[in-house]
Amino acid sequence: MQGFLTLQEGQSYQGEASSDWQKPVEGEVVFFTGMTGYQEVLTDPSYKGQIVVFTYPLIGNYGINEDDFESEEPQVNGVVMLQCADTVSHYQATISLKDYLKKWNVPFLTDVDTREITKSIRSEGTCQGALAKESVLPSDKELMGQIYQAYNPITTCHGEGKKHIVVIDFGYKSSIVEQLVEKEAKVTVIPFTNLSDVYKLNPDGIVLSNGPGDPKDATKYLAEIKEILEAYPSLGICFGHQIIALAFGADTKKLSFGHRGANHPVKDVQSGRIFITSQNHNYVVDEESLNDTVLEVSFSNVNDGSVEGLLHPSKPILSAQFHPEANPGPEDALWLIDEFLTDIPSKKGVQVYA
Ligand SMILES: NC(=O)CC[C@H](N)C(=O)O
Repeated sequence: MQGFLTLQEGQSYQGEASSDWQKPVEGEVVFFTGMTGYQEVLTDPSYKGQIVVFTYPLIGNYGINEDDFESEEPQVNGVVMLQCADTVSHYQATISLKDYLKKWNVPFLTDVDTREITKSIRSEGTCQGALAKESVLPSDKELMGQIYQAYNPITTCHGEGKKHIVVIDFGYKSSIVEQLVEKEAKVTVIPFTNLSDVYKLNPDGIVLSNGPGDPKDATKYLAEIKEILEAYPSLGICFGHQIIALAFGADTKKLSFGHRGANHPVKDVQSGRIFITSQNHNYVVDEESLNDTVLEVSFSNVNDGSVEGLLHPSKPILSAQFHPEANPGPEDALWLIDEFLTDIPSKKGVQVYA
């Protein structure tokens, strides 16, 4: 069956549709450059509502396993690939990628030159797209408020470690919680809509999670978040990093096209050390806007100079635009989670930092 991906400016790409699509499916079209990691990408809630184009030409060859899910179900609206393997070659695979996507009714298009689509996004910028059995233009409606669909409204508890960390959930990746538990933390994940629970739990530290969409979707929570940040040692990851910037009065802006892949070089501004990171974001902190805040840039992106991390000069608040928990991608930045946990003093935050 033929199917099409059509971008907002009218560029249309014909391929093989996963089924007889009755209704067009829309989403923001983004590209991911990693050679592996499709399972983590498809289930990462930060991709909520997006159509993901994989630039690597062969996707799916190691299938889907039970260990690498970032959430319980696929979060993307659609998938575009050049070739999707029918044969699964991995001892842990329980289902093929095609069967997994079909099971969850996620439309996918194959036999498309995904690098051509990527070139178009890189020159015209990220845009909406439609997957349909004919070439149909997407509506120009940008998705908004995806965090409200991505977060878990129920509080959950994980691990039994000594340090108690509250993860504020904007659509968290499981691997953030897994890393914290592995590093001997006890983790309570709370919805970002229940911030007052932080004081009831009175943890040793806070992690602000990743999440989909525009960080300004959380504007009405910023004042309360700033109070929490000033009271507890905190680490912000991706969306959480952007939220820390906004809470302290800085601004965020949308990149022309995002960073999504497993090989993004980041520089530690103080030491000059470079490490390779896993990334997935459309938005960045506007560096100039930091001038009027207390926050300092701790990491910068080697490719485009964008802000990759922030530090508070006197409080234990740090953040990363990249993903220190990796999944998918290199684990070069895992030390940031260690640093966060090590720096947490033994006394509870409120008393120490108020
Ligand atoms: N991975 C994330 O947390 C993404 C943050 C935000 N949604 C962005 O696209 O920039």
